[in-house]
Amino acid sequence: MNLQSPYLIAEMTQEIFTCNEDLVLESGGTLPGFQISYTTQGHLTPKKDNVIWVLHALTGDANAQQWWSGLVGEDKFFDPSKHFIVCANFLGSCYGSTQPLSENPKTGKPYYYDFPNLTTRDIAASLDRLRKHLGIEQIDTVIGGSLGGQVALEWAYTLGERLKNAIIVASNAKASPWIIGFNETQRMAIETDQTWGVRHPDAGKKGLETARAIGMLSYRHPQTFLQNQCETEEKLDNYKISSYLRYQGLKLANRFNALSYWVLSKAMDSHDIGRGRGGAENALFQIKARVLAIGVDTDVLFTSEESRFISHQVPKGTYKEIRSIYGHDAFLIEYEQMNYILKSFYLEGNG
Ligand SMILES: CC(=O)SCCNC(=O)CCNC(=O)[C@H](O)C(C)(C)COP(=O)(O)OP(=O)(O)OC[C@H]1O[C@@H](n2cnc3c(N)ncnc32)[C@H](O)[C@@H]1OP(=O)(O)O
Ligand SMILES: N[C@@H](CCO)C(=O)O
Repeated sequence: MNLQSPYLIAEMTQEIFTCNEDLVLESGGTLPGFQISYTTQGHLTPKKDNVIWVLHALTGDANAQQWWSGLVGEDKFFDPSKHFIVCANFLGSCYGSTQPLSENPKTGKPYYYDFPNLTTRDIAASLDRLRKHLGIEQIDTVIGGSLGGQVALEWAYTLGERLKNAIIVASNAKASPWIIGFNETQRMAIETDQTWGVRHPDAGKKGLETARAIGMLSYRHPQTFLQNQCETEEKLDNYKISSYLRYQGLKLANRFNALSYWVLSKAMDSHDIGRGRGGAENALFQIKARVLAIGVDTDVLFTSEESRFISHQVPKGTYKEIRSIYGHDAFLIEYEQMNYILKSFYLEGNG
């Protein structure tokens, strides 16, 4: 096979992995089999040493080349002509993997509100089933931001020697009360929607709009909006920021569902690398991979101190910081800095 063929380089495969074995969840519940939608790009080298596994954030999907276009794709840092790039839609999310709108095999009807609570550890366990299905023994790098960073950190713990590098961006070792609080207010917004509780795919849709508007404030920073939502005229109503937040709410509600949002925000809250492992310090100390923790100086949700903590507690840790006016979401925006940081991390590793 000609690995250099431009046709093959551009190719991206999207598939569904069906796991017929039960997934026993941390909550004590069980998923009786599940599906994961995933993409692969590029080819495994004969030594199978070029696997890059990209993990998405709260509302992302398996198409990393789309939502991380500055990092993933032809001639990008993670390049299918060199790497075998895998990205899977998380369990619970609504982009092709098993989620609350999927059929519950026990009833033959959608789960809706009977979908079990998931933790970041459960999501990592489901990804590991996919890894085994793909015959991947070694992963060069797992990389993820926000919720994706939480799941990547969990997975780094269980992968042990199978993983060389973990890149944890704008994330943490344990969900802070601040994050849980933001997620709770968003779930409260969903609960105020009178359709919430109804067994319908659009249940909670209006509430989801409000939830996303609240979320957007936590994903950005006051500086962001001073730059792009300031009024140029004197006025007493109809401010730019108001229409921006309403627009963002509607935009998300048109591409996501409130039940998945609920489940994934709960998974984010559950995150604690140290649970049942003697605490976060102890668990982080067991991680075998080199860890690059990247913080954002203006991140008010996952603070840069939380990223620094990860890098200090793991045996092989590095901390780098993105400087940005965009707050938490800078990891989806500041490609020039991300590329520079990644380049220096891999150069140091090979030095
Ligand atoms: C199938 C899928 O879509 S997969 C999922 C893709 N998304 C993900 O992976 C999640 C991660 N991505 C994100 O969270 C976001 O896309 C980000 C952070 C990367 C960028 O967010 P964006 O909404 O694109 O950028 P930004 O905050 O600048 O807002 C721009 C939008 O707001 C609109 N806007 C800006 N100001 C205003 C205003 N005052 N009033 C109304 N609308 C406004 C713009 O017209 C633009 O609209 P558009 O998205 O229709 O082009
Ligand atoms: N902007 C991110 C949420 C915060 O990581 C997303 O929509 O996935």
